[in-house]
Amino acid sequence: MDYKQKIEDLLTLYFIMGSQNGQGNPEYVLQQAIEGGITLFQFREKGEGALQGDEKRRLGERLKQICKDAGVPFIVNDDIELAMQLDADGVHVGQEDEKAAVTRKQIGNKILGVSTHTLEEAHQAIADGADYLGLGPIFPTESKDDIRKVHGLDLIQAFRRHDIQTPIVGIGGIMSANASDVIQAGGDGVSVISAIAGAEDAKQATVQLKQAVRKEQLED
Ligand SMILES: C=C1C=NC(C(F)(F)F)=NC1=N
Ligand SMILES: [Mg+2]
Repeated sequence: MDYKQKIEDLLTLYFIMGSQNGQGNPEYVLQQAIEGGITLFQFREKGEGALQGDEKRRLGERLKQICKDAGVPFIVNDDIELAMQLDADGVHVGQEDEKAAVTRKQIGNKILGVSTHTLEEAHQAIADGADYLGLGPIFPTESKDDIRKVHGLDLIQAFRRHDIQTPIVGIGGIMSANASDVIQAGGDGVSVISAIAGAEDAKQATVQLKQAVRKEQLED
């Protein structure tokens, strides 16, 4: 899939969800998030009670179709084989996953996102061909079970001060009230799980998040 939009534009409001996030039906929540204006979606089926095998693939197929119908690129977390089966638009990998350089070879020119927590991880990811870096957790988060030191906004600033130009998206505890801080610190966008998947009204939550990010981007 060729992109009319640049990666940093796609990162503006990056929704991440799996069957274990939020109480709603994942397909309905994704549809609401798309109507609310998300710019990128990641299927992250992980943790307690996550779907496996055929069930996971079937949910992935349904969510990908919803994204395709709306022209929102579809990213798969960790599971490269599933990403290739679904012909996803890209993958996101962490430091504990396969080496990003190996993943880059497997996926060709699909989007490659890498989670990074230090400058050397960032430089390695860029050398390995990452299209964007996921930085976090920015704020205390309820979605990630392993409590990693909260890196905060200073890490985004440090990356930019060390002249890292690669698109950066913040993750971890981001909501409407603090989303602009991420952009102000030098992030290209924000990624959220609970702020949308756990909201009473996912569409309204998305609209508010989008407004918060766009307002700050215009001020930069
Ligand atoms: C652990 C993760 C960290 N960052 C990101 C993203 F926001 F996409 F960069 N996704 C993940 N699954
Ligand atoms: Mg991972």
